[in-house]
Amino acid sequence: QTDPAAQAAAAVQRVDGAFIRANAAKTPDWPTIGVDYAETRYSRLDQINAANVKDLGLAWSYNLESTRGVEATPVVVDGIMYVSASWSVVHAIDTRTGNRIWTYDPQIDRSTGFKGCCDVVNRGVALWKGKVYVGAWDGRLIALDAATGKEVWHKNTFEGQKGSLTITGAPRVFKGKVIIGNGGAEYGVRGYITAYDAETGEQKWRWFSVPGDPSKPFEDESMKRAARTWDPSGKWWEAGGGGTMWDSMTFDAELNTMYVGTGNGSPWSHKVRSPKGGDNLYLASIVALDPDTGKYKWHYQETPGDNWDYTSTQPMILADIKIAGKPRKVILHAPKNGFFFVLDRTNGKFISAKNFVPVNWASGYDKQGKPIGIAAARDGSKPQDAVPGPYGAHNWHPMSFNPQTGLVYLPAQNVPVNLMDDKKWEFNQAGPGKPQSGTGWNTAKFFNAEPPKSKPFGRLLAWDPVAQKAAWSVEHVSPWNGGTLTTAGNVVFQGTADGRLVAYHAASGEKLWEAPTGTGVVAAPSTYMVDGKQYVSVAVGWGGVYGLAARATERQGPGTVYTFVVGGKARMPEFVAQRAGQLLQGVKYDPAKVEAGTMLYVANCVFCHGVPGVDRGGNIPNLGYMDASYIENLPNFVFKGPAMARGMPDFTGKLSGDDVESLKAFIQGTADAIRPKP
Ligand SMILES: O=C(O)c1cc(C(=O)O)c2c(n1)C(=O)C(=O)c1cc(C(=O)O)[nH]c1-2
Ligand SMILES: [Ca+2]
Repeated sequence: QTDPAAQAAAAVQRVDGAFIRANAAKTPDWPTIGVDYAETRYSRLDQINAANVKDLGLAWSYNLESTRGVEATPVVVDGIMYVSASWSVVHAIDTRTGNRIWTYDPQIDRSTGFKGCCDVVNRGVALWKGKVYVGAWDGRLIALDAATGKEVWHKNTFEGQKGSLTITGAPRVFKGKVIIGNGGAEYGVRGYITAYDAETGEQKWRWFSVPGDPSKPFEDESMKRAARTWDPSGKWWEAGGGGTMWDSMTFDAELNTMYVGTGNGSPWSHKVRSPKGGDNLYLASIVALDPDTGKYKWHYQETPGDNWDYTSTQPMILADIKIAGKPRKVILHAPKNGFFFVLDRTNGKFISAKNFVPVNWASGYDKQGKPIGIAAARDGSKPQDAVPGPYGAHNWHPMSFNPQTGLVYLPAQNVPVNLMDDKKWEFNQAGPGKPQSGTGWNTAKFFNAEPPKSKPFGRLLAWDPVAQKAAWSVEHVSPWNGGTLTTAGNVVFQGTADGRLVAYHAASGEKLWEAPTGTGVVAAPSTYMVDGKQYVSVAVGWGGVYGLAARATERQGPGTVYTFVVGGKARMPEFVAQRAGQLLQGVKYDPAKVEAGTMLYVANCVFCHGVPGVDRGGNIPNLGYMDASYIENLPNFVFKGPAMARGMPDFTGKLSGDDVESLKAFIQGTADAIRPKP
């Protein structure tokens, strides 16, 4: 009998750079959120494989006691798991039993939820030499004792900076320094990341991603060069500029280089931010830095003159692959802008880019790696769809790379959004009690000025980065699905918005297994060995920006960690069966109308009612959970219906009777598609 707390301490004590690099060879543990410094999310374990994954069953579930979004990948060393939930709460769990070792709640003031754009989420923790690091919503970088969960030190990473800053991302530890950025580019802030000594918390360096006030000395050469790509008449330094680094960081020890993805412009609108144009460095870029000093090495800008919240903070992967017969050290990246990038990570040179979803802002990239822009996409004089929209063709949901298949497993999507210029936008709007619109687009028109015309979808793409095309893909019922994990057992795991964890064959995409999770999954799973057995764990809790926009109130996304093992026999928590039993059942419909119904639903219904069967909770009913009689009577609700008294619009003259039949088909069809199979 070992004491789990003592075991936790001993396990994490061993985690340093040598440990993380050694682990990457066989991956028995999952010591960093992306499993290795390259963040491949590829496990070399194959005890669970394409042949036996169908026999996975629940080993245990663990209640995270949260109702908001859960985005963290569990990290595990020697069978001890560390995972964060909403409001930056950290849990240490003994994976042998599923029992709690400790929890740490940084006591975030719940009234500050509005400060971030995208839900009070946290993408995970970092481990290093006996400590667990979490970036808290309120800006504290906190070092915890791995054995007890007691605070060892904390630093206020927001000190000296202005604006509505929040931390949602996971810290990374490279060479004994903990590195953390933050969010806020929807609210007029200046992006930066800071490195602290992992042992003491002493600040080591800070790198800004956009220049400050040009009348003051620039922090370094990189800022001086960047300032030349901004038009001072836009006074970007007063509006903030943006470029927040709220998620992805990787490290190549051999090249002694770290890479960080930078965020969108603040405000979003390029012509408001920089009226005479300019690329606006280093927005929407991959930037290479010296991890010892924070000194800029090179950058590649994926979206020059960002205009649509096209962050490049999406998770990147470092891979060694053969292109045209030659081994290359590359970065694989699929940012919000809809193009899949392959870059040379030794020097930042562009290798290739190809759109992985439909896009309407650029027709491609030239040989130098410059986008061939489509001018109409920058015309904001009338409402038009941004494709991809600001939710991104791919958001923070991690992708994975399997060197056996050579494929990247990428959660792709389209969330249609219609935008136009905001004529009233002013950079000096911000002030106490006056939150600034950081978009510069007319947000009143954001959702419903004109119904968006682009098609919504959620899709698992198996992308070949050499051929730059999909090898296979799987359509989901909704956008906003979970991150992926891939293994040497030839399996890809992904959770879905409609509340399942699914396993696919890595080479063919054939579905091999699924389990209901009772709430939408947005995070990525991890896998590890304990006492000779391989486990797969995923932290679930519907949320993030899509969950937030579609449903404005506290939703039922019971935060839970599920752990699966071959032959597992534990019982699912009660709410899983409850949810399945409440799904809409029995409405007769014409399957040929589902497609038309999808478009009508997105244009007219989704931003109040959510995706049927997906995001339950809130004040407005999710139509995928109604009694069948309501949906059968849909025309009576849509045309001068009783809910008009509660604020529902009247669709008379806007929708036809046939349209309502299509809506019924979509609603019941979606509920049927996601009902857990016995
Ligand atoms: O510009 C920013 O600073 C910033 C921060 C964040 C964040 O910290 O979560 C998101 C975004 N932008 C963003 O554009 C976005 O789509 C997004 C989604 C999510 C999420 O957790 O679901 N966060 C963020
Ligand atoms: Ca953003």
